[in-house]
Amino acid sequence: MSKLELLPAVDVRDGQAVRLVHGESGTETSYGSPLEAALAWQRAGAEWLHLVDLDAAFGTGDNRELVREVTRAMDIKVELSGGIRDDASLAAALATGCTRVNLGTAALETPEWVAKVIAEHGDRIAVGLDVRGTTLKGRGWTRDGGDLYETLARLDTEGCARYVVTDIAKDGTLQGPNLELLRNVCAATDRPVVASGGVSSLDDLRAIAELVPLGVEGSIVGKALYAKAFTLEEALEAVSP
Ligand SMILES: O=C(O)c1ccccc1NCC(=O)[C@H](O)[C@H](O)COP(=O)(O)O
Repeated sequence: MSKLELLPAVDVRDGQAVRLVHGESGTETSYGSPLEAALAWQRAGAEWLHLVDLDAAFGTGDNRELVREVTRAMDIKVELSGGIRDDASLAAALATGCTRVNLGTAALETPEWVAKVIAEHGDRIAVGLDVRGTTLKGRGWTRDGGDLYETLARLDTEGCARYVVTDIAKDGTLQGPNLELLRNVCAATDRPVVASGGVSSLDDLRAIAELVPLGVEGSIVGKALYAKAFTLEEALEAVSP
């Protein structure tokens, strides 16, 4: 069986690595230097880093220089997320040398542009499907953006390479992933799915790893690592086949 990829998360707000609850601005817990956090995950054996510019996502500025510094310091693959919505922000993100970017709001608000950049950049573009129930959320997860399955069908037709699926109700809560949502999305698309939000234990990761045959390729892990529910080394061991 293929192994589940793990993507430890570094979410950046105002220059600090933070975790939010339900992705809500104002719920930050700070964990210090984003570069130190990213280097720690790399030293622990991560093959991927999930790096989010929360200020860019919320429209409260950006951490573009810092994100570039962190990405350039990594020897591992980097997925960049947060506020990538137009040619300038996409060019800046891709120029960091990241492996791929994650588009969220743009996929809801400017679908023609997203179809164009998918055609241009192929699997360097993933789309984040961030949902409450089956309603997609954009603009830092604050604004309704349509139906999950209608949007998924459209993006499939446009050739989207992969989806990062977050149940916002679970994100940053340590309440476990929404396995039913992941199963439903996998049933609706033949593209790989990266799970995000809610991982709390090694058993959660093992449960997500059971969905690899259905199309789940990876899992983002944030809060659980910062809260020391387990180490990244333990997590990597738990999901190795
Ligand atoms: O990714 C975004 O663009 C984003 C926008 C607004 C709020 C949060 C956002 N991302 C959060 C993440 O990607 C988390 O790092 C990830 O879901 C980890 O969740 P958890 O394991 O529950 O801490």
